Amino acid sequence: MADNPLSEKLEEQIMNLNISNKSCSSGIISPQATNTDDSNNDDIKNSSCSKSMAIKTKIICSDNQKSECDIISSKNTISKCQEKSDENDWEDIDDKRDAFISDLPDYTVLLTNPVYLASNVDQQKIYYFMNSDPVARRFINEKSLFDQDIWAYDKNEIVEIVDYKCSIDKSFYLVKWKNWSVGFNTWETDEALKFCKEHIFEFKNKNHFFNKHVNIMHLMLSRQVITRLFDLYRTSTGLCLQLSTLEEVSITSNALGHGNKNARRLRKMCLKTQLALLSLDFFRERQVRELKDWEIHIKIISPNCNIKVENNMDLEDPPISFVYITDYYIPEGKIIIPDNPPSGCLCKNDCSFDINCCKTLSGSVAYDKMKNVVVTADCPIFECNKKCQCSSSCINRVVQHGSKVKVCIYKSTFSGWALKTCQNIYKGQFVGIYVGEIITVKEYNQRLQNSSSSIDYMWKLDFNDTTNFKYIVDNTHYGNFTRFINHSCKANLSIHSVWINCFDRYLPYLALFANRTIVADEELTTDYFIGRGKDSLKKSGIKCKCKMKKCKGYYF
Ligand SMILES: C[S@@+](CC[C@H](N)C(=O)[O-])C[C@H]1O[C@@H](n2cnc3c(N)ncnc32)[C@H](O)[C@@H]1O
Repeated sequence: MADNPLSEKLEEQIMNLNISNKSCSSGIISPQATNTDDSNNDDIKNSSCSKSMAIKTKIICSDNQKSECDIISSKNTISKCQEKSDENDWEDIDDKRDAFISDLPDYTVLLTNPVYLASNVDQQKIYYFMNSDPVARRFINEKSLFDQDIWAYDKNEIVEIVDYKCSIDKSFYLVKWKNWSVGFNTWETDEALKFCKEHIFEFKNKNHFFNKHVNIMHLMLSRQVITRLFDLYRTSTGLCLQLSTLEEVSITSNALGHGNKNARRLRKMCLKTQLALLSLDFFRERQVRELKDWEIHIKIISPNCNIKVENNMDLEDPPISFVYITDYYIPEGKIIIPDNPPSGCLCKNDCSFDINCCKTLSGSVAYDKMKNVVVTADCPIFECNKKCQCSSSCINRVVQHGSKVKVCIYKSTFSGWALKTCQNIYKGQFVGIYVGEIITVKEYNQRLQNSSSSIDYMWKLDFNDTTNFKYIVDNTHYGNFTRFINHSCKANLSIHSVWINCFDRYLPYLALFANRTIVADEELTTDYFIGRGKDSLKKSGIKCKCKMKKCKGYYF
């Protein structure tokens, strides 16, 4: 690295950068912050034409944790006209670039957040290079190599356009994607959004057009690029990215204009891939941190559970507008959930042998000695309650002790977030209960009407009587890990109705038990519409992606 004058100069700059970075109180920014208007780029353009020798270092750490650092120094720097030179004129640019590089320590540069967030010096150097080198900047802005051969996005994938920028001669729109958190808004070209004119129209109607500048790292990652690279570098345990060093990046960059047309095209492709991988690495690191934070948050909320969080499918963050809760119902409005059982058993010890025990209330004994359920789902289960004389280890206390199974909330291939087990599960073993808000039928209809909750996340408490029920569990906004369980036409979990301290017949807990042996790593599934015939499902028509041999085709 020492032989490379570019590297040496960059090292020098990075050292400056690290020194100034120390005074920055916040090294972490929110994902939104990386999306935000990078108006300091104006400084580059403005100051690039000035002859000032001064070095200005500006560090801003605002409340929302946005941190930025500009090192602006200008001497005889590139003029704007360089950015505007003909797109295919690589040789011309190369000359200008060489001249520019020879003046490296004194040029105008803007360092944006990724440099500070980069986890190692190599990453920092490359981000620095990408941000400072006019050819690299222009190259990234081109965005043609990944975009040209395919597509345009489907308008239904988009929630809205949230920002606009014009760079060189191209327009870029910042897109909020359906099911992707705002941290993964990406900048997309006009062409890529050609079928999404309504969204652009809507945005233009709502907004004045400010010509904003974006963080250059963001431009590397259109959604299509993310998906492609993710597919290429996915392993069973995550992403394994082959990152380039600064030397490799600068060698490719230096050679851009050399050779025949095909060689130049290949090099462009190679540079674009190198830079995109680096960007992906940066965003992946940030996402993994977010997922870990959520996992820790869940651990704090329910310390007795063992829940992992994993997304090896894409860059989506933990679900937003969802609050993780423990194994309780949250009664909505005036609903009161009784917590005072009228009576309890008089059994001694663990209720194994007593015949006048709560466990016999439903006619059959629900659990075996290993505490696995042995009755079918249409049999009500009455567990021993707080008025019972038996010990807490009594065999008729299972659901009330909460879930003990190690599970993982993960991003599935076809059906969004899903739940899998990290251990083998015995037939009949308790897995968890559906928790959430308890709402009335009236509220249920209202929520459906105004789309504030989704029917797929609402469970009617209609035990053995689908016409006469009062309450619904809604886990659209509040819930535990069971909220991520997908439907399967051959589900491995059954839903049992269990009463513990509340004897209201309309308010059982919906407890999930394994209906067969389930091996570690298998997805855990329930049948959302058990008992409904194939024909009635077809009529309502939401396509099932469970991939079971006997899939009914629809699950709703
Ligand atoms: C209770 S949620 C399960 C968690 C959900 N996958 C998520 O990402 O939040 C139900 C939703 O999951 C998806 N889903 C579940 N099972 C499915 C299946 N068999 N086929 C297709 N989509 C399914 C549907 O989008 C449905 O609206």
